[in-house]
Amino acid sequence: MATENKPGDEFDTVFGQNDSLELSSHHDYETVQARIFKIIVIGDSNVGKTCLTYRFCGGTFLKNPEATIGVDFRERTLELDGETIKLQIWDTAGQERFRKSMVEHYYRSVHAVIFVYDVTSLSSFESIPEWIEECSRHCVGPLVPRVVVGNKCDLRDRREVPTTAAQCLADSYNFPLFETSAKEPAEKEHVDAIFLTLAYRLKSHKPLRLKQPSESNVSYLWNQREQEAATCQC
Ligand SMILES: Nc1nc2c(ncn2[C@@H]2O[C@H](COP(=O)(O)OP(=O)(O)OP(=O)(O)O)[C@@H](O)[C@H]2O)c(=O)[nH]1
Ligand SMILES: [Mg+2]
Repeated sequence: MATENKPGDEFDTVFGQNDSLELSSHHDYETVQARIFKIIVIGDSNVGKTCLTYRFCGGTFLKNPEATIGVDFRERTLELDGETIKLQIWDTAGQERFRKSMVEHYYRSVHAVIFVYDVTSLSSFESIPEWIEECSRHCVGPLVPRVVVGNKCDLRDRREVPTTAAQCLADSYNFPLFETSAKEPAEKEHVDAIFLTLAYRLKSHKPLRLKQPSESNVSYLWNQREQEAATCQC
């Protein structure tokens, strides 16, 4: 079952269609000073978006995932150079019928975007420019970091997308390229590196605080207006 929360909601629990992992306790949320960054994962159906996000947030390979309906939310808290940040991962639906009512929500106030294709599916790779175009149409500004990820590299005999072609595409947009596997345990750190690359970039953005620290609840959020100014070129 997909869980649909409103954009901007804050999550302490990881929600997924096949999972209910708790990665940080509510107590942590109230006491830890954390900036929250929204990262959306976009791409054709079946490329492995759910498995990649589950690998990053849950640490394992999700067996038998169902097609995502709307969006599944996952979250992971990181300590980077002594600062706690939360990555709020929006695992989006690749199937048009499961995403069309949600598209506006995907892109609203997004901080970073991951475009995923399947290295064993040429058509999923050929869709990447369309996903990039959709992202631009939704006013995601040039300063919002983006990466391209080729998933399912463990299926070596079935590869249809050469690294050179993928690198060429990524270079043409000036986006970093990662090739990895959500399934291969040895690739776990490589999957982490994708999200960490974005996390370090986002961390250096220094968003403003919305709330001043108080005795019981200290949370740092993006200043909504500043965020919209940074992302919306319309
Ligand atoms: N061999 C291999 N299979 C994978 C990998 N990642 C995902 N899969 C499989 O690919 C299929 C689709 O995975 P999902 O993660 O559900 O794909 P998705 O992009 O979320 O699909 P939608 O939710 O429909 O958009 C499943 O059968 C997964 O087991 C991988 O790295 N290697
Ligand atoms: Mg999915």
